[in-house]
Amino acid sequence: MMDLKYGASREKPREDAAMKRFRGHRVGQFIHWGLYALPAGRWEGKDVEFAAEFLPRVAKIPQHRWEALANDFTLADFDAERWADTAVALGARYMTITTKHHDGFCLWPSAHTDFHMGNTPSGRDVLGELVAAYEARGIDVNFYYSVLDWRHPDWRFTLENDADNLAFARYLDFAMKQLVELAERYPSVKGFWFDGTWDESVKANGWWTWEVERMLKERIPGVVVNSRLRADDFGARHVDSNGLLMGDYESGYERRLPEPWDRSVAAHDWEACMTIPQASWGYHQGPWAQSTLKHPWDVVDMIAHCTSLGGNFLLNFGPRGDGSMAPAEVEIARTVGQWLGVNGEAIYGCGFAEGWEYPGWGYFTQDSSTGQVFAVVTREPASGRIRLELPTGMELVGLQLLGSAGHPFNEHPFKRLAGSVFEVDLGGATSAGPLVFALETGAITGPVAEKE
Ligand SMILES: C[C@@H]1N[C@@H](c2nc3ccccc3[nH]2)[C@H](O)[C@@H]1O
Repeated sequence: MMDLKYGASREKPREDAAMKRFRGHRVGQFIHWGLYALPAGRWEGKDVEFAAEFLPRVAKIPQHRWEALANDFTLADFDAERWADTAVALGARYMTITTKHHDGFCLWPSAHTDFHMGNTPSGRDVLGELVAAYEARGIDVNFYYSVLDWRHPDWRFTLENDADNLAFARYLDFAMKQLVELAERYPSVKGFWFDGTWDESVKANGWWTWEVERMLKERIPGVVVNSRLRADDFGARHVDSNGLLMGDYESGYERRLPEPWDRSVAAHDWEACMTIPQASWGYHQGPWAQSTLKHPWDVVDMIAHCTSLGGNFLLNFGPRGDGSMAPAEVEIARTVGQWLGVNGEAIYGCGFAEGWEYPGWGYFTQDSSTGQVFAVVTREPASGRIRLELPTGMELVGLQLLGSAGHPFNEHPFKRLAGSVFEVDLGGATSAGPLVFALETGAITGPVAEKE
């Protein structure tokens, strides 16, 4: 093991109450909102693909024209209560909001820049309103902060000379001041989600990333920080040069989940973040985005996939320029939330089911407190029958379709194929969306007929 000054601060996952709470949430609402929601992927009458929050870069918009958008950021239809209601409808237990994205615009009245909410027509403290509304509903708030800042004069992608080093040192000082400001203004925040840390300039300053994590945890005990912030003494990111995870959970899964399903992922805490359109985080009004919205059952599959490997799933919403949520995204939230309302006991507080193999037709999840195992069937076989392979030595005693107490299905016969392998005919099981069964199991106590 190398002796690292700025490496991982622990070898094992955190087991304190704040981390257990974050781990048990399983479902979060990501929100990307800023000036980019105004053009919404369209500039000078042309749709620009792959460019909602990336529009100023892709469309090469002059800085002064981008900054002028602040004058149109009136928040005419922004209502933090309505946003929080969407999180409740989704069944989200936490929310992560972009306090400052790559363009440098701040959703709070920062004392360290002029590019913030205070210099917009309404002057409203968006972060303050959101923290109040979400916490009133018992939903934890986390802050996304982009270290990458396209606007700040001292930002550098690389450090070529002393002048660059001096400038970037000024930038890191500015960013640290903003992070102290966020921690002081909003001390109830439960986590920080860092982004924009892949450039050489940041990787050469692992000490700063270590200092940021230390400062936040000193000011907000229990606060949760993602691995994406961190670089070590040698510029290694997420995982230090000794192979240990930095930060409190792995956050490299951006618009992707662990594929193929791999039990090794369950060794540490992690989170996947996902867009509802194919690739747009900020609201994009064009057909490129709006014709690619995910189906609610795809979202349910992703939630169960993450839970089955001990990870959280952070589903992104891109509110429109006036502050209203996009109706199509709200509808998806409602449908997923209704499914969670019936089947959430297989997700919330659940994780990897030790000893259960990946079944192919969905996922096994296990309640971390009770040990109850669930089967989440997201890809029903054409035969209508699923093969249930239990850990060796166990047998299936019964199964209960969630949300259907007393339903005839629950007396449904199933058959042993061999040893700990059973087959369940799903016929007669009805549910809105993927089926979930609570499995009643026991140890095989006597000889069993081996049929296959
Ligand atoms: C969570 C996501 N991370 C940002 C991002 N910036 C990128 C720059 C290069 C490649 C991928 C990126 N993703 C996206 O804008 C979104 O905020």
